[in-house]
Amino acid sequence: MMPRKMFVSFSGVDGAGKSTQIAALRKWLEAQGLRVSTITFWDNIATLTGIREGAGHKIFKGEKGVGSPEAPVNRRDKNVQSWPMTCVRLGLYALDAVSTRINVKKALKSDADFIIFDRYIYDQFANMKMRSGLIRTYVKALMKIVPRPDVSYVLDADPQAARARKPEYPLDFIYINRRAYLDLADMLGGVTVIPAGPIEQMKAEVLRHAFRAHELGRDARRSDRTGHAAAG
Ligand SMILES: Cc1cn([C@H]2C[C@H](O)[C@@H](COP(=O)(O)OP(=O)(O)O)O2)c(=O)[nH]c1=O
Repeated sequence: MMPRKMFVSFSGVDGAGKSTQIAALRKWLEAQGLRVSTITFWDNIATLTGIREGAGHKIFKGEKGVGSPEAPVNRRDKNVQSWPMTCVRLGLYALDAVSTRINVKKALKSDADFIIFDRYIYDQFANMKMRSGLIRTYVKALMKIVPRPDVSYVLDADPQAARARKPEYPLDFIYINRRAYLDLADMLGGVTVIPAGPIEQMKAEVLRHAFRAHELGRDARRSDRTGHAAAG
């Protein structure tokens, strides 16, 4: 059977376990003989990242880098949720949506069989107040141009545990951020929320969904072919 090209995305609050799950999925796929490519959203798809990081640092006096339990940092970027900042985001995320579309198409033309996105446009949207009607309308509009991954994973996490692993943002922001991911998943549908749990349990869930999506894709191809045969 020819492997079908698939792409999945991993989203969730910092410290939810994205890197851990991506590494595990990658290892498993490679053991099946698949060529896997990982694309980091912030480094490869988000637009104007240099300016965006600089603004978080200069305007909001935030610290840079990833915190560790021994050396927490106090970042001020996505946790700034003022209305002026939201307006800037509305513009930037529209550019990110276009960039996502272009980069997904490019990735699907590469020689990889399976593409894993480390974060996706969902992680940008989750920085906004998903309860606002205006924001919801905006997000739905942008999703019309953003390709939907075969599986869009949202790794759920207990905010306290996640913050203990990666102390970069205040705990209240992580609560709001987690809620926004779940609201987004509800609103968009077709998002796979992996409940917080032990790493091994989450790995099993991640694999199960990837496998299921692969099977569904194969069935779709099969009926596609049957359709063509009937027409020809
Ligand atoms: C999810 C999780 C992570 N970790 C560790 C692994 C990493 O060193 C660190 C952060 O996890 P990581 O996978 O890097 O999270 P993310 O990519 O979503 O920010 O915490 C645990 O010890 N237990 C867990 O349940």
